[in-house]
Amino acid sequence: MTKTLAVSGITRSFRGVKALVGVDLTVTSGAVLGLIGPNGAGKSTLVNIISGYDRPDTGTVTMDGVDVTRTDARTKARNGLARTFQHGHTYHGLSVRENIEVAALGTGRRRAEARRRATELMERLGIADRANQLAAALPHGTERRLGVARALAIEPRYLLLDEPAAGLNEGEIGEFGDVVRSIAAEGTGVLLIDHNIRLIMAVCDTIHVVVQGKSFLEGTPETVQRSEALAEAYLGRSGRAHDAA
Ligand SMILES: Nc1ncnc2c1ncn2[C@@H]1O[C@H](COP(=O)(O)OP(=O)(O)OP(=O)(O)O)[C@@H](O)[C@H]1O
Repeated sequence: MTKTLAVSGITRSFRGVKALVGVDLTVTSGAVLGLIGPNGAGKSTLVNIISGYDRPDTGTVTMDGVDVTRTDARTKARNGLARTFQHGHTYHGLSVRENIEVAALGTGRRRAEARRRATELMERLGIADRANQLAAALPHGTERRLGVARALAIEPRYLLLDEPAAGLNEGEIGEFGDVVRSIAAEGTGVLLIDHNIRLIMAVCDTIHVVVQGKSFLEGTPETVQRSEALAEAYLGRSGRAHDAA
């Protein structure tokens, strides 16, 4: 049976503001699902709910068939669900290497093993030259890649990436896209949120579009790019999806 992280009928309001009004999507092991939508569409709220940092008003989240809707973030992480954040969540007083080691140690690895894993992940994310720098001193794009390395340190079965490519230049985005593909190739299910439509089109197997808190459209990159309904709803005019980047 294919392993999945599935979200069904999720709603969430904040003091009258309806952030999510009905989202259904499925992240499949070994595949990359892109999640796109205009600012304020509810993407980060959904990631918070899936990862256990928030609870939905209604709806369910299941991980490999187990209901984890109300499971806390720490337990979900221990069970193989990792996420990155748009802001912070690195230890500013620790070096790049230490930040990754701490994440690996948190899942019960021994020190030498955590150190090996950190070395490997710094190489993989292209941040090895920053190993001894304090996280506080990192440029934005490097801090995002450190966030991805920390998430990978727990060897997740599912990985939620919330705008991981912000602050990267075009060349770095290409390399980062290769990293995302390689993560999926190892069997991890990836949910990728990013405003860089070129990255989304290049790495996603399927793209899910949310508009005003609602699942709006899902399809292959080609289908989504050609969708006139998307152009209307997403851009508010006739046009192609990649204009939105
Ligand atoms: N903790 C909160 N309290 C109140 N309103 C919130 C909270 N979190 C999100 N919202 C509101 O919910 C809606 C969805 O926000 P969310 O950040 O999930 O959108 P998004 O698609 O991630 O946007 P962006 O692309 O700009 O990151 C917005 O109207 C936002 O103001």
